[in-house]
Amino acid sequence: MTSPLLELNELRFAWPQQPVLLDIAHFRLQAGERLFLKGPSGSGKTTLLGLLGGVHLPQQGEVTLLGQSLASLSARQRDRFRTEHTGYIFQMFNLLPYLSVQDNVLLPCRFSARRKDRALQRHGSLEAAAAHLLNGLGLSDPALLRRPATALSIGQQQRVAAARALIGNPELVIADEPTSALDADSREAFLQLLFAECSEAGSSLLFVSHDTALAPLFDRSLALPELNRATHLEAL
Ligand SMILES: Nc1ncnc2c1ncn2[C@@H]1O[C@H](COP(=O)(O)OP(=O)(O)OP(=O)(O)O)[C@@H](O)[C@H]1O
Repeated sequence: MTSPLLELNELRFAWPQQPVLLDIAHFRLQAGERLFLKGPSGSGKTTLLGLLGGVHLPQQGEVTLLGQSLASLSARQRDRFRTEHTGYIFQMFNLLPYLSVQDNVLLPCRFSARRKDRALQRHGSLEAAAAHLLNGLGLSDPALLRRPATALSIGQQQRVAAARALIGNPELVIADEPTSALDADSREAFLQLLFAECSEAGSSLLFVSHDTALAPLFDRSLALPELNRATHLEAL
């Protein structure tokens, strides 16, 4: 049996001076798998994503990505490991306003030699790698690449954020409510493009959303309250 890309075991996490928020016995994400994660507001979805990236550490249990226990790394090593292996699409995109579209997309390659090398190997130059992704995501106008990222529409910024997450083929792509600003048609189109890019790159996708209409498009769908023993205890 192949080992999972990502694994959580007996994980417990509480914010300071707060009750336990996450208490997850076991969770696995396989390589190439596309998982839809839902859960009510405040149930801890964003917190969980932070734990998967090693931004926060659990008080108990462990997160293992690519066989590496995140807790056994220093904070600096975790930051590096996250940039090397994980691409994030944030709810608010977090594009850098003073950088062009192209430079925003290429940002992970500045911090990760591995992602830079992978992008160069596949496309010959970083510019070609960025253009390939943006093209695939429907942003093909070359003039657009030089514009400041925030001079784009919300839907376009969303696609720039997706290209930035995908550049250099990270093994895991994490998306936190990335479609909340889009209408239903654009939402499904964005998702199909994201799927195609993840498949091409061989990346797993963990997609957080309230929009349950999207769930059937994924390999698997999970509700955080089902995963979380802390919620079951509260519900008793
Ligand atoms: N940095 C923080 N410090 C203290 N408490 C926090 C912090 N971040 C989140 N929380 C608390 O943790 C709980 C879960 O928040 P989280 O953002 O993970 O939920 P969520 O499921 O992503 O919510 P939403 O769907 O509204 O984005 C909330 O009660 C929140 O107040």
